[in-house]
Amino acid sequence: MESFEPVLLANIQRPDSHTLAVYEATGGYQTLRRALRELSPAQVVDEVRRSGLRGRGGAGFPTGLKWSFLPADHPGPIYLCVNADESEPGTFCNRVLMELDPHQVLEGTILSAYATRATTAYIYLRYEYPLAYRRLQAAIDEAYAAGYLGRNILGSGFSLDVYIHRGAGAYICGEETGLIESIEGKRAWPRSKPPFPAVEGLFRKPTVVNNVETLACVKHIIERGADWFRSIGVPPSPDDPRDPGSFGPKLFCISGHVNKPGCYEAPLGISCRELIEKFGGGVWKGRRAKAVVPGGLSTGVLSVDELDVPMDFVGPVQKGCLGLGTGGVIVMDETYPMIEFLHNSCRFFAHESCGQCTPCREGTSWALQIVRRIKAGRGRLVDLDLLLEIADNIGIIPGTTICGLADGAAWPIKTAIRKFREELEDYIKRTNPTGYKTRRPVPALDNGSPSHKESPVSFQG
Ligand SMILES: NC(=O)c1ccc[n+]([C@@H]2O[C@H](COP(=O)([O-])OP(=O)(O)OC[C@H]3O[C@@H](n4cnc5c(N)ncnc54)[C@H](O)[C@@H]3O)[C@@H](O)[C@H]2O)c1
Ligand SMILES: Cc1cc2nc3c(=O)[nH]c(=O)nc-3n(C[C@H](O)[C@H](O)[C@H](O)COP(=O)(O)O)c2cc1C
Ligand code: SF4
Repeated sequence: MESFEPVLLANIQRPDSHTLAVYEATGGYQTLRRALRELSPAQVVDEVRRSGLRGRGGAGFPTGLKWSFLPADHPGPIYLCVNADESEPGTFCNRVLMELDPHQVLEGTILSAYATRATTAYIYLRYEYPLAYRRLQAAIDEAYAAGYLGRNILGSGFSLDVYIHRGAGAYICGEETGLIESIEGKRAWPRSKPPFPAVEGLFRKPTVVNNVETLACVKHIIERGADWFRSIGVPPSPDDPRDPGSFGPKLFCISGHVNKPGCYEAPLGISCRELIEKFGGGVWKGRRAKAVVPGGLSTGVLSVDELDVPMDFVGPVQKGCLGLGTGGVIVMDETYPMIEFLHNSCRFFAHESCGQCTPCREGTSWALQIVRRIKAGRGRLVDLDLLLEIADNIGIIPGTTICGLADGAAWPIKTAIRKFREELEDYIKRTNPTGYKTRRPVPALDNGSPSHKESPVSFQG
């Protein structure tokens, strides 16, 4: 860690880092120039595959492998979708890249399109990022004018058009098949997989969907080589034959109760504690941490005893979390009530469920109703088991839903209850001293919604 030099954020401190002039002055687009001259698309795919790069959008799927699923003999067109929807709570690393170094993102995008034989790329951009929109569009215009985009790029015979598609303001638009539906002009309802987009995606054609940070990494892999990339991070675990390793630099966003919230770059495998102390400046007001979300809200929580976990694709899973996710670290200090965490999380996912699958639609809304009731001082101890039962039965992992939003809703519930049960039980007992022991059903709170008023729940107990 001592000798680590930022790669993805290397240029962001320079004045006007978002402009083509500054990007070119630091060697920008030289990698593209060389690759188009010296490497075939297959060689670019091979280098990315050898690097061990895993998707930075949250799931950590190996990028080169995903590209190799594209049908080799397809007549085209093949599409590249750049996932810049970035709606995971606690995550803003794509934003930093797009606002401060948009040409780095574009160079990675053009190289990836060349590798995958895509001739059109859509950047699906979170609507709430207006500065990123302006900077990216300006960068695209500059790249066209300089011959890095458009027909016959740099005389290579390769052509690519890039369009920005501004998002529709919903979390589900970032799920790759929801994103594809949204670009097609429809409601962002995720599709059942398989087929995965690599086989049948946008306009039913083979499509690669990759996160902004993944594509930025591609630029550096082609520039410095797969071996350089593999020299950063964590090699495969000898105990787990399914672990391909966690290589390369990663952007971590640190927010919540820390002294220096921000987006920082570190090698994969750095401990969560080091991130909070070294980069985040420690927990604010000299307090201790109580709970930390390691990789965006959907990954769940770590307890304060688990902060030495390595932040790679394996570490948070070994602590019961969904995964490394986006690397969005949210710190909650020792005074923060976990009922608030549960309530905020359940409210978010109930609001964002697209409603297609019954277990997700109903499960997220029941969970919210139960947590609201607990928070209002009408909780029962058995409610915690009821919440766990809901959480254990929604999602792709238990096999009951179309997409992973429900898994993301489940993990904060599971980890908060399993790791902070005593605190939550104390809360229930303190706020409902006469009713906490009952096992009898109690009415949901009236949430004021018309449908709730029309069909009151008649639990008489
Ligand atoms: N970046 C954000 O703002 C954000 C927001 C919400 C969730 N997430 C993350 O999203 C993650 C879940 O993503 P997901 O549901 O897309 O995960 P996933 O595992 O289903 O897919 C990951 C990627 O691998 C590809 N893939 C997987 N198996 C494949 C196969 N057999 N053939 C071809 N391609 C295959 C998928 O097409 C996809 O591109 C969560 O872990 C969460 O961390 C990120
Ligand atoms: C509900 C939901 C929302 C998602 N939102 C995003 C997102 O905003 N950005 C993103 O890159 N990936 C998001 N993903 C993951 C994508 O579906 C997909 O895995 C990713 O874009 C693939 O890129 P990568 O391989 O480069 O990580 C989301 C997944 C789910 C289930
Ligand atoms: S799991 Fe939830 S968000 Fe995903 S498709 Fe089903 S209802 Fe929609």
